Amino acid sequence: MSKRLLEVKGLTKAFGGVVAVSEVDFHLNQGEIVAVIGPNGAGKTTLFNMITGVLPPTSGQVFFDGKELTGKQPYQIAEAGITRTFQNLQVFENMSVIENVMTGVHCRLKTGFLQAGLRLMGVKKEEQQAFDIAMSCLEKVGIADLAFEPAEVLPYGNQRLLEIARASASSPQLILLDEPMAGLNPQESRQLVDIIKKKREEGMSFLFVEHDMETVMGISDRIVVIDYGKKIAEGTPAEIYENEKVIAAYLGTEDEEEAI
Ligand SMILES: Nc1ncnc2c1ncn2[C@@H]1O[C@H](COP(=O)(O)OP(=O)(O)OP(=O)(O)O)[C@@H](O)[C@H]1O
Repeated sequence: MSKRLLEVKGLTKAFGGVVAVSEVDFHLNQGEIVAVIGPNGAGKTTLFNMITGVLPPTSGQVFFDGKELTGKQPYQIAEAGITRTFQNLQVFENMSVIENVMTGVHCRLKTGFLQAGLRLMGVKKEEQQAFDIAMSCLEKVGIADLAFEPAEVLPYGNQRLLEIARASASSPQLILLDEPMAGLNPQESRQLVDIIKKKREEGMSFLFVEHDMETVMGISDRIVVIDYGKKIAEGTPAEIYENEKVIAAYLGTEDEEEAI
């Protein structure tokens, strides 16, 4: 049986009186692709922000690879082996494409700033190593030919691929993707799906938030459904497709309409 990589227990986030995420439990096994879906405002991004240390949870716990990560800083979570992409693109526009990816590599290489001053030789070697790793990440997403372009001139779809390359540059065990298909045309979406599948074959795991149901149903091993901050269902794509609570959450039910 595959290893349980990520475990979220009773995760809750309240913003004043608004409980954005309430007592959410789920897990992800190594090598799995798990989707988190739910209507707008359901709490998906807040859940991601708690897992990646952007927001401290109000209560609950996050375990990764057997260690508790609850309340840790984003850099500690990245060091533990989780990276992410954002709903709104976050590329460093004033850097070249390869420099963007090299920022992702640096979190796995050893030389720190102090050592950098003391061991210039080591730094040079590591810079070369970082460059080589970054280039191979760009090759895997198919944009190595754009390595020396300023990131800001890349079309939107390529900037998304750049984010994926940077997120995979530190060889994380798990990548969180927040709406990876948003703004992509059908051909770019298919390309991204292929990249995700290939990376999974290499042993990478993915947790992703996505509104595009074709992608969700097509690549997820399991789906977690959130509505008004609460988990309302979890299962395979086939199970979720037929789940009445899920259908009601997306379409509304007569009961709900009567209650309003
Ligand atoms: N920093 C914040 N302060 C106050 N309320 C917030 C904050 N962030 C999110 N919320 C609220 O928490 C709820 C969940 O928001 P969240 O962005 O996590 O939902 P989502 O499922 O990611 O939505 P979408 O699909 O539209 O991106 C919403 O009601 C939102 O208004």
